[in-house]
This record gives sequence, structure tokens and C-alpha cells, in this order.
Amino acid sequence: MAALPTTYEGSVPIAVIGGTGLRELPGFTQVASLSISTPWGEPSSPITILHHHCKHNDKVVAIAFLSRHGPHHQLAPHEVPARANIAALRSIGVRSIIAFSAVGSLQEAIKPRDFVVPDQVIDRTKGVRPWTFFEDGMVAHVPFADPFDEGIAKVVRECGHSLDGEGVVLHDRGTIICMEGPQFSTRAESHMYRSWGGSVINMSVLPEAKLAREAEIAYQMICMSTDYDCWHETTADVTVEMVMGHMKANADNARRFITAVLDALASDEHSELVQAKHLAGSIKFGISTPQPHWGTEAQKKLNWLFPGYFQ
Ligand SMILES: CSC[C@H]1O[C@H](OP(=O)(O)O)[C@H](O)[C@@H]1O
Ligand SMILES: Nc1ncnc2[nH]cnc12
Repeated sequence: MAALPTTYEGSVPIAVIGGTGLRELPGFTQVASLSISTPWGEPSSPITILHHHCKHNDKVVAIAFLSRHGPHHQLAPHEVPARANIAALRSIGVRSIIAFSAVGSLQEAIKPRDFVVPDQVIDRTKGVRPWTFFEDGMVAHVPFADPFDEGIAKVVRECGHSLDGEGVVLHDRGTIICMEGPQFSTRAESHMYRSWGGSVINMSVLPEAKLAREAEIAYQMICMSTDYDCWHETTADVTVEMVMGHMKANADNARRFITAVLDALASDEHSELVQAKHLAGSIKFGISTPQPHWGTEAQKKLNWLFPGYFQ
């Protein structure tokens, strides 16, 4: 196959981040592969630009796709360069991210291969992953009470339910526990997370969702359950083989779900939402350090992320 162009001229407001078992988006035309370097290093993989023929308005829209764990799943959850990923996506115009994740289920009712659109997160990462763009002399605090974007979530839920009865089972809400890994949980931890009200568990939603919020990007995760972790008495404990088996077996449902979401988001009706106009400029209200005291290095990096914001 001929190599793809390494530049892309058009605007790309929507991105999909693929996780375990979703290293590419089948059925979309690849038109470019961008290798972007950021002040926070290189992203997990080149960003593929895909053309999607939107069924609602007959337009061709460009979608960015990034493989979270790299093209060969060579990055462990704590090694994913989340700051570079989010910064690189923002630099090409991305303002909305649909992030996909394989998760363990902490509730009987969430069966393997069911989908969940989470609305809350509990952070069980251990502080080993860089988790903010604001450091080295520039402090900011962004609201994170609702870690996902309700506007995007609403569209995602409608799309999921449009496939009810066609193999897609969707749970509208849920609390996702983000653990450090890469080892899976102990049985005691798994029971504790259930007692906390956790619905599903993964190793990936943080700091991705926090960094997207700092970058004024609307972010929603779609989870696909692949196992019952290790709390369930009559089901075998989670293994990678189990996770991959369910991802593979349910790949067509995942593809149809994502396609429906991209169709809906690309429609004219959602253009303001997808551009995240509701978040634009919000970071300015979170910065605590007066501008004359900003660290030089921090200012240089933040100017790269937000060109023209801080002149
Ligand atoms: C291979 S099982 C554990 C692995 O699966 C999930 O990956 P992702 O969220 O990228 O789909 C989980 O978060 C762990 O990283
Ligand atoms: N049980 C589990 N724990 C953490 N991450 C997961 N991803 C898929 N299943 C998982």
C-alpha cells in the first residue's frame, strides 16, 4: 500500500482514541498519517486522519484517530504519553474526543460485551503519571465535578440506544474506577470498589479526561465490558485472553456504535457542541498565578497548547 500523506489541510474537530483491541477504525478511508511532536513529547502513535461519509448531511468529515497504547500495544497504561496525545490532538483542531476503553464490570447487570457511557470517575492512579499541563510556575485549577461532557454523552446514549436489539446493550451511566495497573486488582480491592459504588474499572481514563478538560476539549468515554474482574463467584478471574476475546467477538458492534456516534456528531445540528464552544476560553478562569509571575518554560509550553491566548 502507498504511504499516506504526512500533512492534512482541513479542520479536524473530532477524534477517536482507541484502546485495547481497537488499534484502528475499520471501514473508514485513511487519508493522512500525522507525526506530531509536542512540548510534552511524541504521542502514542501517529494520528491517522480518516474520511467519514456522514449519512445525515452527505458531507465528508475528517476524523482523527489515535491508538492509546501505540500501533503494537507497546505502551502500558502508566506509559501512555497522555499530555502529548491530548496536546497533539488539540493542535490539529480537535475539540471533541470519543475515547474507547475495554473495562472490567463491577456489577452483575453489566455483562461482558455490554457498553457503558460513564458519568463519574474515582481516581485510583498512584501519582506516577504526569496529570496536568499547568506546572513549573503556572498554576491552574479546572472544575472536574463532572468529568465527562454531558452534551456529547447525550448524543452517544441516543446512538447506542438506536442499536438496541441489534446486539448493542447500553448502560446510560456509571462510575468508572481508574486503577494504576498494569497488574489487575486483588479480590479485596475488587470488592472494595463495588462497595464504593463502582460500575466498571479500567487503567486508562485518567489522566486522559483531566488533560482533555484542561485543554478545553469535550471528552466522553465509551466503555465495553470484557470481564467481571475478580469479584464474581461463578465466573473466572480476568485475563488478557478474556479481554481480547470479548473485544474481538464484539468488534462489529463497537464499530457500528462508533460509526453511529460519528454520523451524529458530524451532523450540522451538533457543530457548536463538537467545536466545544461551551468550553472555549474557560481555562483563563482557572489560572491562579498572575501573568507577570508565570515561569518562562511553562509559558512557552502553554503558548503552544493555546496559541494566541496569553499574549
Ligand atoms: C488488556 S486488559 C487491561 C487494559 O485494557 C484497558 O485498556 P483501554 O482502556 O486502553 O481499552 C485497561 O484500561 C487496561 O489498560
Ligand atoms: N478487570 C479489569 N481491570 C482493569 N482494567 C480492565 N480492562 C478490562 N478489564 C479490566
